This record gives sequence, structure tokens and C-alpha cells, in this order.
Amino acid sequence: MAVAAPGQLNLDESPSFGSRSVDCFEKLEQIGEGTYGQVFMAKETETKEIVALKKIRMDNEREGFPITAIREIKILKKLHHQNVINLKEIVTSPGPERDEQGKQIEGNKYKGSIYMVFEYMDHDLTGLSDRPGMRFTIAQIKCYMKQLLLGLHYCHINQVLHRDIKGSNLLIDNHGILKLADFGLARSFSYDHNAHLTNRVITLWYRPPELLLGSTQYGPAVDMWSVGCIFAELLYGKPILPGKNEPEQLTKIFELCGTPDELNWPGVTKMPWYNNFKPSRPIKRRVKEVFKHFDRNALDLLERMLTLDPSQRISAKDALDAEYFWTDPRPAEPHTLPKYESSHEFQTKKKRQQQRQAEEAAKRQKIQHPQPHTRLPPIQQSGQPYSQIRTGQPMNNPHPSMAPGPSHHYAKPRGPGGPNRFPLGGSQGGGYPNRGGQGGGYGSGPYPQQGRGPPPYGGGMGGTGGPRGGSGVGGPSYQQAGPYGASGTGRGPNNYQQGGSRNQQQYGSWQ
Ligand SMILES: Nc1ncnc2c1ncn2[C@@H]1O[C@H](COP(=O)(O)OP(=O)(O)OP(=O)(O)O)[C@@H](O)[C@H]1O
Repeated sequence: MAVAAPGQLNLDESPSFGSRSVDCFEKLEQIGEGTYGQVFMAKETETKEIVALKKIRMDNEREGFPITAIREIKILKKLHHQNVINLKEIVTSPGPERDEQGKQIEGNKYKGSIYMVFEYMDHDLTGLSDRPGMRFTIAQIKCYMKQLLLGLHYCHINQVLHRDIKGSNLLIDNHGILKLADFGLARSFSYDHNAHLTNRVITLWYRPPELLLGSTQYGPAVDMWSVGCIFAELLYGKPILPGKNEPEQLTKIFELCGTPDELNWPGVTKMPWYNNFKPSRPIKRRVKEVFKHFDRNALDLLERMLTLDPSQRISAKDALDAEYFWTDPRPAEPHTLPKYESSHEFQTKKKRQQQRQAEEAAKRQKIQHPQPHTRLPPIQQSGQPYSQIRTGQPMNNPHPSMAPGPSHHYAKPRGPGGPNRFPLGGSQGGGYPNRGGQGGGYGSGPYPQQGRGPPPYGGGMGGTGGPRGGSGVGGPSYQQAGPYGASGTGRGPNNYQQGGSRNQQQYGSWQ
């Protein structure tokens, strides 16, 4: 595909792509802020349909339309599956000022914008999990995991690697449907050609060891590692491998999954960066020990997802066949899941930030005007019922965002992409065939209390010794509070207040 000239979109596709103006939509609320632009909730003025508009950042318009956006659009236009986000169309906002002859006025930078129009999804998994008191049931986790694997299996058989699987890219609607989103780092791959791909992809906490060891020839297994991290996170209640940088990420992986060697990962010693990160002494695998409270089938599946050697890592298809999904409790039917008020990572972060600012302001005020009768009940108690109604929080947590909340800070190690080609492989659509009638026989097993237990390694890593011999080289820190119900007991309230948080006044026209 030719690269479009600045400000022009050349997608040589159906007329609806790029032909309509963004003015056909009314901007409602910002719901996301990504590396490549903002995401807004909007309403189609004629049909009243609610959609999500992702504004494509044109910071450097001299280079034309961003290659990442072109790749995302190309890939999304070919993927059609219930568990993959649907790109409906592309719309544009007015372009640069022109003179009478229609020539662009010199020195006047291109001011127009391009938006991708998506079906609107009520939540992303991170935002949903961050809700105070949120607690997923096992059947719910199985339901989300199954849909994630179905969507990913579909991508992989169509020769697309997602390369950025993480909670905020898994969108969920109020019918319980989960969809893979953000294909900004996705690319096509071929089993026949061993093309070299960048290894600077996938958000650090979800990045597999082969990429951290410098591999440039990889396949669908990279996504399956990320799926394993999400799976463990859902069951455990917080991210399991929150490295601060690449060496620390590898250290954390080795401490959990053991050190790689020629026996458990043939060829690992030949990996480009193996010698840079070579463990000083072997560490044994501890997945079973660390997650011993997980259900047996969950643990078996997790072991196969978090396998160091990518060639032995379970595929999405085989994962769907795992006992875990065929034993009781079975995956919930999506439509039976509770409905929640809309929650996106961007919004939950913003709420926490506002809460922090309010707390700081209150503290400052207190210092300036100390309260004379500190034993009097705090004034805001009278306001509790109101905040409770508005936020839907239980009485025992009137100020939910003051609760020790999660501190999700996803690194965004976006890398440059490879060449832009999309060999349309199989066009198999639809779901994964049902495996009927498999008897259960396994109990659900103990379910760990979400967000309440100690970090996976219980601070005990010093005893076992990390690859650096625990010698104070900035050892891993597991202080992060968990996103999955750090503060709560029981499942969150089920009050879907349609439009409750929309604020139409706040947003002006499109730009
Ligand atoms: N179709 C949608 N419906 C509702 N919310 C959406 C939709 N698409 C994106 N979002 C929200 O916007 C956020 C950012 O979107 P997206 O990941 O596509 O952008 P990005 O610029 O690639 O972000 P990042 O840099 O975090 O990967 C998502 O996490 C989600 O909360």
C-alpha cells in the first residue's frame, strides 16, 4: 500500500472508509489516552448509536499517515470475529486552511484529524478489575479467558500476531463479551518465511522471555505468554511479573519460572542476549509452589502458558481444549455476567488522581486550619449516602478511590514495526467448535482471595537467591497493590447506570 500524503487517507477500500466527517458524531467523553492518540465515546447523530472514536495522532505529519495506524487499519479490516474489536469506519475532521485556488496556505500546518470508529465497549479489563470491591467468580474468569483465547486463536490462524495483549487492550461490554483491541502493534506473520521482527514489542510485564533475550524470529507463542500473565493476574489478583525494566523483568521471570538451559529450552544459550542476562546460578521453577492455591486444572494450564521455551508453550487452540474449560464450574455464558457501570483504565486512573488531589488539598487546609475538636465525627459523613448513590459503592467504603488502590503503570515500550504486509491466510471465522459432553469430575478447588494475599513471592526471594545472588542489585519489588479488588470483599455492586458518567458539557467540537 502506498503511504498517503500528509493529511490524506488512501485506503482504497469501500467508500465509507474515510468519506464521512467526524461531525456526524457528537463527542461525549474521553475514555482512553494511548500512545497513539485519545479515545472518545461519541454518538452518531443520526442513528444515536454509541461508538468509540480513536483519534490518530498526527504529530509528525510530514512523514504522512502513521505506519502504525495504517497497519492497525489494514489488519482490523480483515479480521471479523465476535472476540475481535470491529472497526466500523474511518472519519476525518476538516483539514488545513486553503486559499481561493484551494492551495494550502504556506506555513499553515495540517490541522485535520483522522479517527477510527469502533463499536463502543463499556469496559477494559484493567478498568473493570480496578473497580473497588470487584471480585470475579471462577466461571467469570473462565468466560473471559475462553473468549480471549477464541479471539487470539482466530488472529493466529489468520496469521496475525497481536503483540500487545494486556488488560487495557481487552475490552468487555455489558453483555459479557470480551474483544481483543488495539492492534497498533499487531502484524502479520508467516510460518514459511522466517522474517526478522522487532523484539521491542509487548508491554514489559507481559513480555515473554524470548523477546527479552533478543529473539527477532518468533510467532504466536509471544501472545500466549501474555495470556498466561493475564490468566495468573485474574486468579491471583495482581500483576505477577511487574518488572521495572528489561533486566528486572527477566529476573522476575527466572525467579518464577526457573532459569532456562539447554535442557528445558534447547537453543537458549544461542539467543542474542543470553550472555548479557545469563543467570549466575540455576533457579528452580516455582510456578506450582507460588500458585499452589490455584485449582489443579488452572495451574496445569498456567504452567503450559508460562513455559519458557516458546516452541513448547501451549497454543491458543490447545488451551481451549484444556481440562480447565471443561470441568466445573464451566465458563459462564457471557450474557449471564453482571452488568457494571462503565469503567476504563483511563477513567479509573483519573478518578484516583482527582481523589489524591482532593486529599492533598484537604491536608493542606487542615494544616492551615487545624480542627479544634478532633473527636467530633468528620463532617463528610453526612454526605456519604449521596456519594454512595453516585458511585454505587458499598457503605463500608464510602470513599472508594481512597482505598489502597492499584498503581497500574503500564510501560509502553512501543517499537518500530517491520514491513507492512498482510498475507491473508485462512479466512476462518466464527468461534471455536464446542467440545460437547466432556464430563467434569474436578471440583473447583480453592480460590485465592483476590488482592489480599501476599505478593506471589512473599518477599521470600532473598532466601532462594535470585540470578544475581540477591546481592542488592535492586531486587524485585512486589509492593504494587493489586487491581483486582485490593480493597474489597464480595463482588461489586451491579448497577449499570447508563450514561451516568457521561459529561457532554465538558467537550467541545472535534479537532
Ligand atoms: N472500542 C472501544 N470502546 C471503548 N473503549 C475503548 C475502545 N477502544 C479503546 N478504548 C479505550 O481506550 C483505551 C486506549 O485505546 P487503545 O489501546 O486502542 O489506544 P492506544 O493508543 O493504542 O493505547 P495504548 O498505548 O495504551 O496501547 C483502551 O484501554 C480502552 O479503555
